[in-house]
Amino acid sequence: MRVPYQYRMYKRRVFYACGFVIAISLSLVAWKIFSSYIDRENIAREQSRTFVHAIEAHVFHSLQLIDLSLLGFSNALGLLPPAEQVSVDAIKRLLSSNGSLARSDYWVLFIDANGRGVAASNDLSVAGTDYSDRDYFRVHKANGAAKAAYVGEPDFGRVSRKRVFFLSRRVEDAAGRFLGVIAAPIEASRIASMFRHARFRDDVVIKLVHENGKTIASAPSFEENFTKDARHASHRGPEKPTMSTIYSALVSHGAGKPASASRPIDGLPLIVTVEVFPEGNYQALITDIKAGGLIILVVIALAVTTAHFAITSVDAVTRSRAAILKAERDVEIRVTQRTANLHDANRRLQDEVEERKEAAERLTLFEKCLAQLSDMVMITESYPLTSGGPRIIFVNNAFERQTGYDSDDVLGRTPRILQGPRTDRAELSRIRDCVARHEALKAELINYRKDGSEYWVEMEIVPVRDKNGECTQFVSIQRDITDRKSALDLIWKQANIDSLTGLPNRQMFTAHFGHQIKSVARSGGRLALMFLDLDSFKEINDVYGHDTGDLLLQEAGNRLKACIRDCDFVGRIGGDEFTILLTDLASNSGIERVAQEILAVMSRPFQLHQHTVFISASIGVTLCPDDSSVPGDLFKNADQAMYVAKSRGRNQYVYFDQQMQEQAQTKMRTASDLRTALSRGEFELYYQPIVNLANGHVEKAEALIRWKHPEKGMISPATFIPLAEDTGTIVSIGDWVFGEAARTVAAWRSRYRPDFQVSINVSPVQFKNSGIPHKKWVATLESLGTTGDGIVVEITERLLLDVEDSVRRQLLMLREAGMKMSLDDFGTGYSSLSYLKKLNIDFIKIDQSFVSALAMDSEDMILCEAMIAMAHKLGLKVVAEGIETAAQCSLLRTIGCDFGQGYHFSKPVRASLFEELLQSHSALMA
Ligand SMILES: Nc1nc2c(ncn2[C@@H]2O[C@@H]3COP(=O)(O)O[C@H]4[C@@H](O)[C@H](n5cnc6c(=O)[nH]c(N)nc65)O[C@@H]4COP(=O)(O)O[C@H]3[C@H]2O)c(=O)[nH]1
Repeated sequence: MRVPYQYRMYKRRVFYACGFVIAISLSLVAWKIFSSYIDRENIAREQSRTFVHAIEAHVFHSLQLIDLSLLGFSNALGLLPPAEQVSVDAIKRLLSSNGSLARSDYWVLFIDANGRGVAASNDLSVAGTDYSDRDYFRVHKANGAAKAAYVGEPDFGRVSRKRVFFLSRRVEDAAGRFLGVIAAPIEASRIASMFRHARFRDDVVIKLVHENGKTIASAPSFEENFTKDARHASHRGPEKPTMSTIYSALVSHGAGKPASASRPIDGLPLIVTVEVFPEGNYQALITDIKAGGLIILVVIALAVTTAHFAITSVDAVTRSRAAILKAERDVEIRVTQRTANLHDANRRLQDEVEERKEAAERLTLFEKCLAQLSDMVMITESYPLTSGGPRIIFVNNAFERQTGYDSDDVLGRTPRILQGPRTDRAELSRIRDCVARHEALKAELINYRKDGSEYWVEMEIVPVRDKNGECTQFVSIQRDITDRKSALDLIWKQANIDSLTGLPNRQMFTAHFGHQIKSVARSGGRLALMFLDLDSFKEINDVYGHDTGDLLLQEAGNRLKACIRDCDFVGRIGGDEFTILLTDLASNSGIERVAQEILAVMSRPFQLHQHTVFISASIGVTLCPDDSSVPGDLFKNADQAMYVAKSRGRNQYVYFDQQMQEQAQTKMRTASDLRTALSRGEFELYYQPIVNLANGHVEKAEALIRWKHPEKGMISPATFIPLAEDTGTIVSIGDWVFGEAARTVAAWRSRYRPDFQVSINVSPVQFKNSGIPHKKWVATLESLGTTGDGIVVEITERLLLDVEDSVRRQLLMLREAGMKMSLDDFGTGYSSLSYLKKLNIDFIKIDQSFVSALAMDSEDMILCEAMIAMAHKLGLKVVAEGIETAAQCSLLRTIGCDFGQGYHFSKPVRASLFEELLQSHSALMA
């Protein structure tokens, strides 16, 4: 509310008047306090003036009496006859004569012209005492003209030792000559005592001061003040009281300044001072100030009350007026607002009509859109949340198309009709919770069509709220994501599942294995990892084809799954290798039971297409944490154990042990040494004679490599050739062997037999990758000036099993270069006779396992005979290996074996030794 100008002016005037009254009151009170203080000061000053007069008169009178006495003595002494004037006795008598002393409260002494004491009026012995330094003596001696009395400075008496001051007179003879000084030592204490008694109040100070300033007598504090300089106080004139003296009096809490008065004593160098402290002036001042303060407070209170009353009464009037004005204005505003509201309401009404029209149009449009939408739309009520959930009140065309339900089928029913056995219960429960809280949500679920088929749906459920925020319906927009799910499923499967067997692949198995190891580390359990390799799988694959091989793997996988519990895990990690993870193990017996069962099921016949196939499995087992807790190490352990199982004859399981690891490490070190062995010249070719059994001539030799390890000594090729194959060093070794053998055969051909042949072992690995360096070998032969037929290439049946076009091509190229082919270890594998023909094999070498137990009519004899007959039929020559006895040799010769090789003839020997053999030309036939 705005305050009117007049009212503001009025208020200001009231404030001024109030301030004026208070200021006047303050001035009056201050003036009154000041004048009272001055009055009291004046009274005190007057008192001091009156009093000093009285005291001065009293002191003067007392001294005047003594002076009269002194004057008498002075005159008397001057009149003494000259002889007596120097007589001590005469003077003593004069001074002590009763008539001469009017009073007895002082005594006199005579000092001669030289300042020496002559005699005293009492018993004191002053004769000879030196007074020449006393001021009064010097004054009288010097001032012959002035014969007045003189008062000397106060001091302690030379003889009496009392506080005294001297009233004295000059003594002259009749001729005016200075005879000495008559002095009366007056005890100052007597004067002080008189002052003490004369004081009418305790705060009155009376002093008798010598003109040189020294205090003679004072009351109070006589003894302290005696001879002290009193000039400052005694000569200070009375001060006129001012405000500052009042202030001083206040701040000094009453000490104040006294009213002082002083008077010189007529004719004597003495001053009397009286100081009177204004009686109770300080207390009176305080009382005045308190009274004044009270008066001022009362005045202020009255002024403020009056002003307040004056203002509030006017305020009330002003407020009433303002309220009336405001009320008038409010009425005016309300009228204006009402009018505006009416206008607004009218406009809103029009807007609403418009909006409703638009909304109706929009609704029609929405309905059309919803119906046409490719996404399924389902609208339900918002309740009840129990007994099957809210009822469906709307579904669109897409919903009908996708689910196969007509709207009549679903309206009034609950969305539960869409759920089925594979619908995720946890997800449903989450949906129910969100719906209960009236929250929007997204979910993915498997739903079921009317015909029972399932489909994946991605849905978004949104609550619809009325204008009060209450949830009235739920709109569910759903999209069929079956294809997307299937694609994701496929990707997941491709990444994690072996497509052939449906078992977890290496990646998934490894991940699961890692989790299990961690879980065991936490819970303290135990795991067993099994590595399983199907024995002879490669052969079956090659013999029966890949389709059959695949079928075998699938069936093997199924059999493995059947052997393990739900908590165990089986995977295929590649080729014919399977891994089995056994968890929750109480003891090793569980592992053994599973391993034995696996071996048993694997050795049962497999019916693959029209073939019945028999295989076995080799299993390596390692334990976690017993052997290790590092996944990589455990895989390696199981792998090593599996190889041991294989080397021990297959179809068995072997636990990993530390020794295997050491062997593996030794193997690794050997493999590493192998890489440098060639460059260090650690290899040497030994030669074993191959003898023509018909004539006993050494017509051929087999080159057999030897490795002279600098630390381990001679290492057998049976040990390091597989290693060289694994590491690939066999390629360069094989190359070196060829070069050495070619040089040797070239030399021996030229020296001993032009048809001499040297067989070299060629590993299947040499045929892999870039293959045999055919051109290089041919070039070597050419450089040696020899033909290819001096070299017989020994291949194993293993190579034939692996036979691929590239291998066949390489073999043909070697043949084209003139080299001969020999099939080693014949009879031990799956050699197919058709290959012998196709690859133009020249020799077969009957494996020594047939020869070692050779006896007349034995099975081996029959087999050997059959092999020889078959080879001869195919136009091939036969070499029998491992002939150790003459009997074996004889039997083989009997059945038509062409060539023989074995310790019976000679062990493999150095080239130099072999040469000696050739030189001797001796027949080696027994
Ligand atoms: N018990 C017995 N053994 C006899 C008798 N006569 C010969 N032997 C041995 O039988 C093996 C014959 O060679 P292999 O079957 O080709 O078997 C060879 C061959 O497969 C491989 N090998 C040797 N040298 C080479 C080579 O230069 N390259 C390749 N790739 N492999 C080689 O190493 C294998 C073993 O060679 P070695 O230890 O030299 O063993 C030789 C030889 O010393 C006998 O009467 N009784």
